[in-house]
Amino acid sequence: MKKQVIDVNQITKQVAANGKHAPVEILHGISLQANAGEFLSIVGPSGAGKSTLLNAMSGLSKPTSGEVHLLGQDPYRLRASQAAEFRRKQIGFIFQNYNLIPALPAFDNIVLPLRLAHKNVDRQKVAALLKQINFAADPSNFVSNLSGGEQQKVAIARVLVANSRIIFADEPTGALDSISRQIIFGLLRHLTKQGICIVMVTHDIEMAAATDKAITLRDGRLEKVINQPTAEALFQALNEEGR
Ligand SMILES: Nc1ncnc2c1ncn2[C@@H]1O[C@H](COP(=O)(O)OP(=O)(O)OP(=O)(O)O)[C@@H](O)[C@H]1O
Repeated sequence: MKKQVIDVNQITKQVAANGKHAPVEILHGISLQANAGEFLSIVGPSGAGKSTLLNAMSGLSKPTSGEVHLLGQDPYRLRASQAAEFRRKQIGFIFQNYNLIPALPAFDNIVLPLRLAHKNVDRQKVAALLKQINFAADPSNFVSNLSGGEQQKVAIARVLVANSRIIFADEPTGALDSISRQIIFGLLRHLTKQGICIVMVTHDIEMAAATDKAITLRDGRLEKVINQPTAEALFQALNEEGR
């Protein structure tokens, strides 16, 4: 039987609008589950709430109501230090804005999770991984001197070396050329074969069509769950929503 690793139950998210009015609800009662080894994509128009959902379900931004369990733990009930350790050991993130440390070289950014977890840094393994993802820059360069696509590769490499059990990715290949995008998707796919669960927000229908399950969002509501999605089924679902 498949092991459930994500359980999101009826979550809502309200935010203060300009500090004046009553809070605005931007996620309305979303429930979803995912298993170990499953590749989930979240699609929908701009402003549908995809990043808000990803942040709420990954333990980064507490929902206003509802519950989130990751690997059986409610991340919002952990003390700050426990939550930080849980994230460091079990959860990987690829953020839309990369979330790298500009004052550190690319290499140090990549191995930071390993150093924080007091794990050995295998330089050859990191070098092989960088070669695999076509990282052409010098890893001793500060990330602030890298292009957007190179920074995105550093953020991806950081997750790939960290051995997380769940990876949350917000537009992980948005800044990449099509060859790099294919390579990185292939590497993420390979991780799911090893039992890692990946949840990816994307505008790329072709890539979403290569995941195991796609969730369509619109106006903060979950519209459809499409198992083994095809590009046609996704285009149709997104167009139907627009009517
Ligand atoms: N802190 C906030 N305060 C006010 N409004 C917010 C806040 N965070 C998000 N929103 C609004 O909630 C809606 C959903 O935003 P979100 O970034 O989750 O959408 P998205 O589907 O990820 O969009 P995109 O595809 O453009 O990245 C948007 O209308 C956004 O303006």
